[in-house]
Amino acid sequence: MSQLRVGLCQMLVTEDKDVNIKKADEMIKKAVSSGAKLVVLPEMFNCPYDNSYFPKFAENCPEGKTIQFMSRAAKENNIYLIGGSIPEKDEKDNIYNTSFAFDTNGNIIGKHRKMHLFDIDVEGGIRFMESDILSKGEDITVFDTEYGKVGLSICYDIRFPELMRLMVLKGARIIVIPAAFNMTTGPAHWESLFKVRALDNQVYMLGTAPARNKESSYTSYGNSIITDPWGRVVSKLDEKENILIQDLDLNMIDKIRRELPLLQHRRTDLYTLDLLNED
Ligand SMILES: O=C(O)CCC(=O)C(=O)O
Repeated sequence: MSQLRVGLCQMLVTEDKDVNIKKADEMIKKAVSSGAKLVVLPEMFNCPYDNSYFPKFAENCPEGKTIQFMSRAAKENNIYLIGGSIPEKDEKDNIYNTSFAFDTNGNIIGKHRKMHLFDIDVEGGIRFMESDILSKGEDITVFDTEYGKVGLSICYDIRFPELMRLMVLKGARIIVIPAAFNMTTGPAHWESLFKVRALDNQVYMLGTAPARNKESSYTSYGNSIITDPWGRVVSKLDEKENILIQDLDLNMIDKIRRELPLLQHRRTDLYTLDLLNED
């Protein structure tokens, strides 16, 4: 299939999980009524992006309320759903920042635990220490859809070009990044990162952020974005709650890779990028 309509739901996240799930449900339905076949929610869409909330909001897989909701929403709406991310708890009570992906039958087809934790301290700007509460994911996530392979990572993961390239070497043609940049690094780096990762790897990059909520402890930059395999910004929102609907021309990926064969021109006789610990 050469065309894919996507819907990125830039939703306002509140302190109430049920309200957040209801909002996600409404926005998914709106995206579907606009024809979206792949719908993406933002990072931590069921929970404020704040360490103090993660333990209380965390869910076990697959029985967690938000996970069950996402599975149902994918099936009822007959869509691929990339469920942003939520705090996920394992059997030992480790908490992860996890993105679940569902097929049109509501089955989990991808599960990415954020691999690079957001531990930064910028003078005069943002300080955040995810590792105070969260554990790191260990796996690269690429899954099949009827539109081709999709790679999935979360927010700070986009800053690691090796991870993006490894997903592409595993076949990803679209990379989805649920994210929540902030008012320090958002204006500085958000758009550039999406452009350069798209043009380096000749993929579509989809970034979905929460809407900006000035009342929350962490202020999301918003600006959900789609960049194309030529490195152009195809479409972008501002900071307000909204849905970004966009048709992706999947033939463009092959055309650009044919015309400018970057991936083929890698000097793998001189250097390689190895995936350690592959199953
Ligand atoms: O990389 C950044 O600047 C923002 C990352 C972030 O907010 C996150 O990983 O949640």
